[in-house]
Amino acid sequence: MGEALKLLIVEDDQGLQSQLRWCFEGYEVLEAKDRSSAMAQVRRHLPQLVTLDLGLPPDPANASEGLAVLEEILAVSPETKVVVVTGNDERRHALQAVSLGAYDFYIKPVDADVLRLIVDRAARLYELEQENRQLAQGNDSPLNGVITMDPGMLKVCRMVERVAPADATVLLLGDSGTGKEVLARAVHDLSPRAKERFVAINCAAIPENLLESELFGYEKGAFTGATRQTIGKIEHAHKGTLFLDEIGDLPLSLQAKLLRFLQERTVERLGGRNVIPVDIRVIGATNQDLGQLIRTGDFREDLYYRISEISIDIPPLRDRAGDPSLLAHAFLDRFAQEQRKPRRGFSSDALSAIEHYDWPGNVREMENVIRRAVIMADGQRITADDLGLEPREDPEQLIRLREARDAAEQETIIKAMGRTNGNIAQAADMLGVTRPTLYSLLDKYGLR
Ligand SMILES: Nc1ncnc2c1ncn2[C@@H]1O[C@H](COP(=O)(O)OP(=O)(O)OP(=O)(O)O)[C@@H](O)[C@H]1O
Repeated sequence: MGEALKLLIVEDDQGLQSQLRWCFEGYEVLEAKDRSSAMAQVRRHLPQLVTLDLGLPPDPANASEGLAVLEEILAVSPETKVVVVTGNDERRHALQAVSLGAYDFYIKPVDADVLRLIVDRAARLYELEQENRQLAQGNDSPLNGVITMDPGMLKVCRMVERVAPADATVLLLGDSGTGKEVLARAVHDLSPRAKERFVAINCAAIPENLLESELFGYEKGAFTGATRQTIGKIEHAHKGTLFLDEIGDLPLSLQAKLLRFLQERTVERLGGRNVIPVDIRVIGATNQDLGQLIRTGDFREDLYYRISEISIDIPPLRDRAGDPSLLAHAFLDRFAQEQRKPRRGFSSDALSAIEHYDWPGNVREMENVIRRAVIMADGQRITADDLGLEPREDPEQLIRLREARDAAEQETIIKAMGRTNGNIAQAADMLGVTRPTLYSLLDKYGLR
């Protein structure tokens, strides 16, 4: 169970107020007796649920004040479920309230059990809607596994979506750790091959002589140690997708073999005589400058054209606007949860350092830095020092923001004081703060 939902009871009849209070065990009950106290409670607590007596002072015989409160509540907190309570002869007001957005109505005299039932149902609906909102936010991510808000990176995501359904070869170009494998998987997942295998092989990590048998497989006895028939990655990916990471590191001899495969779409296992047709989509990735490798004769131009029917440039993390802190927060949450550590935030020098650091290792480096900090740091907030980054203040930006905030705060307080003719209690209610807070704000701005 999460936290108790907040229920605000707006009722001017003191007796009824305390009677209702007792029948809502399990909720955090708040009370108000008129429009201004109701709105103060709404602003301060944003209750998920409200029961609202439509007959409020100054005109309890009429529903106008109650309906005005309803509209004001829904303007401040549109998700709040409001149940209006009204007298027996005021059905039409109840209907009017529902048409204004109230969740339901209830006609007096009050039967606590029935009212509780209605409120419980409203609570269930609120929670369901909340869950849906969260799900919808989750689905907002541009591509599965990709966190970004940078326009350049979003373009990359759109491009992945567009090329995925086709069978064209895709070449992903980007520095190490920029998410090439994540994007290759996204291409596969969005393609008609999604239900088949995604087979990845890192061409730089395997010595040349092994790489050939890894890719093409071998028959029993093909070489010393080949004790049984083994199929290669290409065949293994049949009907699915083969991801050739670090394709720029593929030795020239294998480049020729790969090119032949791409032209003929068949493989022969090492030491074998059979020609085996294989249906795969190929995605390549590299952080090397293939143009340069072609010029120096280290990469075949004809292979380059085969594998780059579509080529996608992935920007480095330092060029993605806003992404460093967005990713940092996402990783902080993820690792805190994994390590069962309390959720902490970043200090402002940490965020500034994150924004200014160059991130040569890109997203992978960010992941490592945050993971380590979550394990090692023990303060309230994670600092630049915990991250092992140079602390940075961005004084100009901080001051501008603070100045803007102060100016807006001061103006709002002056307005509230003016409107209430200097009545501290009313002004505090209007602003949704406590009286002591308002006093200290008045002191801060010399308004007392
Ligand atoms: N935009 C992103 N949002 C969230 N996580 C990401 C993002 N980009 C990369 N990652 C994560 O960063 C790590 C590195 O990504 P990935 O392995 O795809 O990079 P790469 O470019 O293939 O690296 P390399 O060139 O070193 O093979 C992975 O753990 C991946 O999940």
